[in-house]
Amino acid sequence: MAARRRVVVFPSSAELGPALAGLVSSRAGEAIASRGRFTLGLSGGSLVTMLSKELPALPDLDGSKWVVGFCDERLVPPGDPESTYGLYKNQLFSKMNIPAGAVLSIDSSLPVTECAEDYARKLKDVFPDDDKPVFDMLLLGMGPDGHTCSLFPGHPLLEETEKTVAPIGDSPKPPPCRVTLTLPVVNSARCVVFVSTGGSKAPVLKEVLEGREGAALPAARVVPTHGDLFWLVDGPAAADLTIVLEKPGPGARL
Ligand SMILES: O=C(O)[C@H](O)[C@@H](O)[C@H](O)[C@H](O)COP(=O)(O)O
Repeated sequence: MAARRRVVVFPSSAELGPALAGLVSSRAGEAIASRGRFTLGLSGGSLVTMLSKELPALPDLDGSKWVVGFCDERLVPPGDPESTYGLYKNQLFSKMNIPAGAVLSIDSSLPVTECAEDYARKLKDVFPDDDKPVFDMLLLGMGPDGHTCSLFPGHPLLEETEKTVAPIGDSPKPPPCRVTLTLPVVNSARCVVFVSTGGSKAPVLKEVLEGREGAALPAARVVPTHGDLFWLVDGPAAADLTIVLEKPGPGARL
């Protein structure tokens, strides 16, 4: 079990977004105060729009000591609408003062195996003293099948223990070629935050948070060894849950 798992329910994305931004900002402040920088891993999906709206709206947010990587990436050119890097570049990085060299982009011009090795090397440069990368915070989404990063149900990559970054050439969700952080890296993070919204996520959210351990879906296997685990969800996604839930009032800080 993680050091702490908090399942926090907001009425809708409108309330969840500012709370997420506040959590990112407070963890960034703590990390910079303790270690001089904030290492953040981003995911695609609805997080792109949410973060791009909420983070630049924070007063005095300073990205100058941030180092930003990606939890996974699709092997498409940066200008392709499917490129997670490209979306964040246009929608978020352009509005923040993160140094260009501090964004660890994935070289999608390489074949998928070399691309994963290249990204693993970039991570090693950022985390030279760690056995595996220890991100201050990873922001994750979850697909309706229970996948997270590019770790899909039943895929052999779920059993990867050596690599920090893995190539995948047979993703069941297009595009087929991707690179992804592996579970040991995800579970080494100091803080992991899932964001999941909408009624279509209700059945899988129940399975992940309340299901039997033996049949663990990828998202259920995210259990940080020492870090905190947050599930930030909206009312429709949480509709089927029976576990104890936090329901913060307006403006509450996490
Ligand atoms: O790489 C991908 O295909 C997507 O990024 C995907 O993994 C997404 O993050 C989840 O499906 C959650 O999506 P939502 O944030 O829209 O719920």
